[in-house]
Amino acid sequence: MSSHKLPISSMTGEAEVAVLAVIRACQLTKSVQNTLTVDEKVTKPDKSPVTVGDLAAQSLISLHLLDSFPEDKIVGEEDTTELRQNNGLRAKVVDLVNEGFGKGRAEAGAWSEGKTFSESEILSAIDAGSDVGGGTGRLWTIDPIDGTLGFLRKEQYAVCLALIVDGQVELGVLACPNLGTNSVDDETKGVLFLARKGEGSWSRPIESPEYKQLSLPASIPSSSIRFLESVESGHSAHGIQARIGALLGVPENTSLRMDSQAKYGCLGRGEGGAYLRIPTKYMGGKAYEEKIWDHASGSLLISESGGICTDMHGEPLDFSQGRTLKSNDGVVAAGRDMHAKVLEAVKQAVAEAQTGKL
Ligand SMILES: Nc1ncnc2c1ncn2[C@@H]1O[C@H](COP(=O)(O)OS(=O)(=O)O)[C@@H](OP(=O)(O)O)[C@H]1O
Ligand SMILES: [Mg+2]
Ligand SMILES: [Mg+2]
Ligand SMILES: [Mg+2]
Repeated sequence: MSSHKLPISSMTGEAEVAVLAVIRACQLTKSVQNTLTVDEKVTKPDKSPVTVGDLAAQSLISLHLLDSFPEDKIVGEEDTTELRQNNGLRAKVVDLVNEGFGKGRAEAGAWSEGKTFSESEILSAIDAGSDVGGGTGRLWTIDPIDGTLGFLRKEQYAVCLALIVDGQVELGVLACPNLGTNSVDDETKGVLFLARKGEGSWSRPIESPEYKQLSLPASIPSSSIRFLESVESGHSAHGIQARIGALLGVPENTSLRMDSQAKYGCLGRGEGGAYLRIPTKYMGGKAYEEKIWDHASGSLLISESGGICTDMHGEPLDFSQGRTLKSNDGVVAAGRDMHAKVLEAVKQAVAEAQTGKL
């Protein structure tokens, strides 16, 4: 495959495959989102939803990786437990994956265009993502639909793929079919973000390979901050985050709430000023370990845009611990100077919550 359109100088082969796979998965998931009803979801054992879109997109992306990098490990969010016992769901997934290979024509040398895969190849590709992860060797992590709840609401979601080598995120791709191409309010939708460790970060329209370098201001005035936070109140502690805003002098009720790693994309291109993910356990909720596929691409995007992305205590996110970020607690991301100020406010707001002052 030719790599002349990519803005990076190393790992171009990996980036080319990753971008093509993610673009095809965006086209697949978009066509599913246009027709899917809220009832067409399956509830996983952890009570979270999964759809034909998540399963087909994971298979499609994995098939690209298995062909190009057969030695690499894959950590994907989804598995085939439900698919193997649900004939209707399985048939839909097989059709969607094969249709997906007719897509992505705008990309140079689209691999396997028009090829069809058998049911067993499609299922095995999903299960290839069951690796336990860890800190040695090359590992791809896939979130085929990040923000499935947003996807079902016809709102924001992201298709995410990252390459982790010896525990360090080296390459991150993150595409948001429903996000404004240049800004949240842009009427033209569909943006792909790409980050390469040590080289920088870029965005481009999903539909055309025109890359634009990103940069995140070191700091912005408090009056202009709009926190990037989850839509779901069960995913981050909105009450504590509001207090952090008050401590920093951020105007009330201005948060940009959106599902998925689209939040990191917005921050990386200079919108919002800070991403907050304070665990709900600080407000009496259940403990939760963040998953590596929910943060790998986004955290690299922030650091390569000139910002800082750590956990809520200022510790680096540690992607070498397996399928989860088990040694971390929450996430805080912001511009280079802003980050320390946000961490201070986090400390104070969490202390207040823990002593019942909130
Ligand atoms: N309890 C809890 N706490 C924190 N995070 C959780 C929790 N449960 C789920 N998840 C993960 O959140 C992912 C999407 O979350 P976001 O916060 O980005 O979006 S939103 O909450 O849907 O608005 C979501 O990703 P997807 O499953 O890919 O949608 C989950 O991995
Ligand atoms: Mg996710
Ligand atoms: Mg997901
Ligand atoms: Mg999920």
